[in-house]
Amino acid sequence: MTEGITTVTIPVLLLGCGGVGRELLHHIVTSRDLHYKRACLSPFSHLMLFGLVLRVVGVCDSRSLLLVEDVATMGFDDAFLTEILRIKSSSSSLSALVDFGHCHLFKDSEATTKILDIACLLGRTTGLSVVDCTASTETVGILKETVDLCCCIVLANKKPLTCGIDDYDKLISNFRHIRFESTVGAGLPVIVSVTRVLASGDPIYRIIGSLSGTLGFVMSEVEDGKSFSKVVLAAKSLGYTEPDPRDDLSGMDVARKALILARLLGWRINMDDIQVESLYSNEHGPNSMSTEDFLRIGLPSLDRDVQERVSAASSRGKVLRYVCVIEGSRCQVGLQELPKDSPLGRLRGSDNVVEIYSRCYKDSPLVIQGAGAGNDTTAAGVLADIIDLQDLFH
Ligand SMILES: NC(=O)C1=CN([C@@H]2O[C@H](COP(=O)(O)OP(=O)(O)OC[C@H]3O[C@@H](n4cnc5c(N)ncnc54)[C@H](OP(=O)(O)O)[C@@H]3O)[C@@H](O)[C@H]2O)C=CC1
Ligand SMILES: N[C@@H](CC=O)C(=O)O
Repeated sequence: MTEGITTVTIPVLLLGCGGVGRELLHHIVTSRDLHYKRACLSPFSHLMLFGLVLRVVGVCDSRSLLLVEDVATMGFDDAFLTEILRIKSSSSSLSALVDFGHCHLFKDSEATTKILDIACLLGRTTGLSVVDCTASTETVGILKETVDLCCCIVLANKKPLTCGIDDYDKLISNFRHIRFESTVGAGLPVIVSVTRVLASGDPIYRIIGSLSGTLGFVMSEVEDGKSFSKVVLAAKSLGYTEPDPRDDLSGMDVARKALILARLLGWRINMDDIQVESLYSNEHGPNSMSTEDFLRIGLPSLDRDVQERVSAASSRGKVLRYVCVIEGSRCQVGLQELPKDSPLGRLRGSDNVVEIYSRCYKDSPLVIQGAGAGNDTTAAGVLADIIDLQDLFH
C-alpha cells in the first residue's frame, strides 16, 4: 500500500461468466492500478487519499459457484481470475478450477444458500456488490433477498428489472444501492441521464431511440448488400446479440430496455403493455425450434423477406430502423422507415441513439449516441457502476 493512502475495498460477487462477465473480470484485473491511484488525481486529494481495491470473492456460472477460501478477508488473485477467464472461454465448467486449491465449489441449491450466507456476512458491513451478468430470470430471487441484506446490486441483465412490477419495486427499493446502466445502451450513460433530468424536476414526456446494437448493425449491413442470416451470425460472434439472437430479432430485448426506461419515468406497466414487432413468426420461435436449428435453418429462410423490406424502403429513399418510442401512454418498439439523413437513419453499425425530450430539452432534445452493444463496452459500463458505488462506503 502506498504511504498515506487509505484503502477502500469493495467485495464483488459475480453471477454469470459468459461474454460480458469474463470481460468484466478482465477489466477489473487490467484497471487495478488505475483504481488504486485514481483518487490521487482528485482535486481534493490533499484532503483525503484513498485507493480502491475490488475484491472478487466469488464467481458463478449456470452450474456452480466458486468461492475464495475466506470471503471475509480474501479475494481471488489476478492469476486465478485469469485462469477463470481461460477456463470459461473454453466453455468448461468452473468446477475445473477446484484443483488449483484456495477455493471452494458449491452446486445448485447449495450455491444459492452460500450466496445468501455471504450476502448476510458482507452486505451490511461492506456493501457487497452482487453483479448480475447472466441472461437469466433465475437470479431475481437471490437479488431480492440481497436487497434486504443491504448489498449493492449491479445489473447488465435486463430480466430482473422487467419481471413483475412487484419484483421491480423491490429491487429498486434502495435506489442508492442499485446500478443498471448497462441494461440500456450498454456502456452509454442513458439511465444516469434520465435519472438526473427527473431528479431536477424536469419532466420527461418523450423518449425515442434506436436501442438495439444487433438490429442497428443488421439493418445497416443488409442495406450494404450483405445477407441477413450472415450478418446476424456476425453480430453474434462480435458479442452484440443476446445468447439466443431471437431475443434481439423478436424485439424482446428492445422491449425490455423500453420497459426499464418507462418504469424509470414512473410508468406502472408490464411487458404485456408494450407493442412489440418481431422479425420472425412463431414457426421460428423457441417453442418450435432450438437456438442451433434457428441459426442453421431458420435464419436463412428469413433472408429474402428482410432483403425485400430493406430494398422497398430504399426505393423510397428511406432506411429501416428498429425504433423504441415512449410517449403519452404509448410504449412501442418496431421497425420504421426513416429518412436516410434523420438522426436515427444516419446510424451505422452497433451504434445506439436515444433522444430525451423534457421541459428543458424541448426544442433540442438531450441526445446520447455511441456504441450500444459488445462485451467490452458493456463490461466497462458494469465496472463504472461498481466503482460508482464506492462513495457509499467511505
Ligand atoms: N453483449 C452486449 O452487448 C450486452 C449484454 N447485456 C446483457 O449482459 C448479460 C450477459 O450477456 P452475455 O455475457 O452475452 O451472456 P452469455 O450467455 O455469454 O453468459 C451468461 C452467463 O450466465 C451464466 N448463467 C446462466 N444462468 C445462470 C444462473 N441462473 N446463475 C448464474 N449464472 C448463470 C452462464 O453460465 P454458463 O457459462 O454455465 O453457461 C454464463 O456464464 C445479458 O443479460 C445481456 O442482455 C447488456 C447490454 C449489452
Ligand atoms: N443484444 C443487445 C445487447 C445489449 O443490450 C443489443 O443488440 O443491443
